[in-house]
Amino acid sequence: MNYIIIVAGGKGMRMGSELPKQFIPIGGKPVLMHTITRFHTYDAALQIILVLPESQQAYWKGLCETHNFTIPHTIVNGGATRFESAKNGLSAIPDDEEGLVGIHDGVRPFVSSKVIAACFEAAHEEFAAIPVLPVTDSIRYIDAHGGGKNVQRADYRIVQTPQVFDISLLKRAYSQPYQPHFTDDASVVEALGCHVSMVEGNRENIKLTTPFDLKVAEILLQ
Ligand SMILES: Nc1ccn([C@@H]2O[C@H](COP(=O)(O)OP(=O)(O)OP(=O)(O)O)[C@@H](O)[C@H]2O)c(=O)n1
Ligand SMILES: C[C@](O)(CO)[C@H](O)COP(=O)(O)O
Repeated sequence: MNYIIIVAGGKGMRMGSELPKQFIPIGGKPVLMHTITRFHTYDAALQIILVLPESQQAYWKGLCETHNFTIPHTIVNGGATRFESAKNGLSAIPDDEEGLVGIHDGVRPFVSSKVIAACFEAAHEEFAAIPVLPVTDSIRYIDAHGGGKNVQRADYRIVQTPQVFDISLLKRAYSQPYQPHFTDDASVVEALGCHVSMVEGNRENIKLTTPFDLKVAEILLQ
């Protein structure tokens, strides 16, 4: 069986909104409903696990009733870090389960079906796959003294989600102790020494991080 874990356990400090950013309405509907719908539209058989802080779960259930949102999903408690939230989501999958599991940021509501499909297909072949984009601006390395130096942007990629893995591989990866450089799931899997394959992401698949991103989101929905 295949799963998608949607992590929405963060604090949204950079958004600075009283309403947690995953609940902010865009196009009249909470961000999280757009995100979940993308995966259900891709494959209605995909098992959806939603990671939310315990304190927000009653509010979310109320929103689902208000919006008549009926896509089936299992709710799991969030953790103090994204690593912990992802690990909690994984614990909802039986240890002997075979198949693939994706981890997706709840606040990336514009991932395309094409990218979801490409990630699952590549992970089926290579055990681990993530969507990436080329860098379009110039990039500078900043040294310890604040000095800057141009680096070759062709050497870098911007990383998105969903990041999709063989279930037993990801469970093994998440049994490692947390390290501060674990900024995504690929970094956790690479710490095992495993290769992570890359597929092309979609440019609209932005992470709603600051109030500016909400303005972009409304435009993308037009
Ligand atoms: N303890 C955490 C931290 C983050 N996330 C999730 O990871 C995704 C990417 O994180 P980000 O956008 O940085 O969210 P926040 O950590 O909430 O934002 P900030 O750093 O501004 O507080 C989000 O869907 C967020 O809810 C999570 O599930 N649990
Ligand atoms: C997982 C991620 O969205 C990939 O780009 C990103 O690493 C999340 O980082 P954040 O520190 O939670 O913003």
